[in-house]
Amino acid sequence: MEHSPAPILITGGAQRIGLAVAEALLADGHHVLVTYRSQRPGLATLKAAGATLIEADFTEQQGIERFIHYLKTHHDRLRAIIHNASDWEAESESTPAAQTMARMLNIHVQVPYQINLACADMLGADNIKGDIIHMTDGVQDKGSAKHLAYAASKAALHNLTLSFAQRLAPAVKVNSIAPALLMFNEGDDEAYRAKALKKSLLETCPGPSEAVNTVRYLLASDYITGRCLYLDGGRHLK
Ligand SMILES: NC(=O)C1=CN([C@@H]2O[C@H](COP(=O)(O)OP(=O)(O)OC[C@H]3O[C@@H](n4cnc5c(N)ncnc54)[C@H](OP(=O)(O)O)[C@@H]3O)[C@@H](O)[C@H]2O)C=CC1
Ligand SMILES: Nc1nc2c(c(=O)[nH]1)N=C([C@H](O)[C@@H](O)CO)CN2
Repeated sequence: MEHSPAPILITGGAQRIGLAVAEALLADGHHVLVTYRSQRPGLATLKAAGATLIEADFTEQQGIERFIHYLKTHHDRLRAIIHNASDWEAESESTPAAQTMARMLNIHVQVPYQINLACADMLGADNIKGDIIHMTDGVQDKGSAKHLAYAASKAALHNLTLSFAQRLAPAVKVNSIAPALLMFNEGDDEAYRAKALKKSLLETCPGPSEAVNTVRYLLASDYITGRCLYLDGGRHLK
């Protein structure tokens, strides 16, 4: 029986990099399932382009379980899962350290871990290798003096890449994409932007297209798994 192509799931796709990746995959002809937490202007664009929008707040365990139940009862196959949802939280005097670490581990480790375990059997159908892509961060290797829990959770997420690559082969490829600065945030002032640009050899902030290109490359590959692709302008050599 002919199936319609299996959809690609991307978490946290209502804005910025996730939105750009979802738009590109829709333009490539994929059916895309996009989770979102807050109402963002990009959602209207995605809906108009034919995306399936799924409201999902992963902050609490019940939100993760509710999403997994929805996914498993409304879909039977997936072409890929892109774990993009993330919170870039810095340590602060006003937030207990335990809360910061719990929140970082939840969104960057619990969510991908639980969704991958629950939905791995949905990937790799129709003799097409499935893909899991974890959006990590270059700080996974070197840490961060201002985002300690965030960096540790991204390192754990990359470790999940290594484990799931072994567990799910050969039907599913599992890889990390580790950006450094791809997009500024609205509140970043000129001084911050100038300082951040100087942190890489190429001294640029390329925008989400670098992540779009890399997702397309991984989806097209038949031989990359358990690897991390760094998008950092040569920051590691500065
Ligand atoms: N932007 C950059 O330069 C870099 C990005 N990265 C990584 O690339 C990925 C994309 O980055 P970017 O586009 O800036 O990401 P964002 O900071 O825009 O976050 C993406 C989305 O994640 C959602 N999200 C956060 N917490 C939760 C939650 N508890 N439940 C559900 N959704 C949640 C947010 O929802 P809401 O809209 O409700 O806030 C947001 O829309 C991330 O994994 C990031 O760590 C790594 C290095 C550099
Ligand atoms: N979820 C997010 N993670 C990260 C963001 C972001 O905006 N949201 N931004 C960065 C910075 O660009 C950093 O790489 C600059 O050095 C990191 N992670």
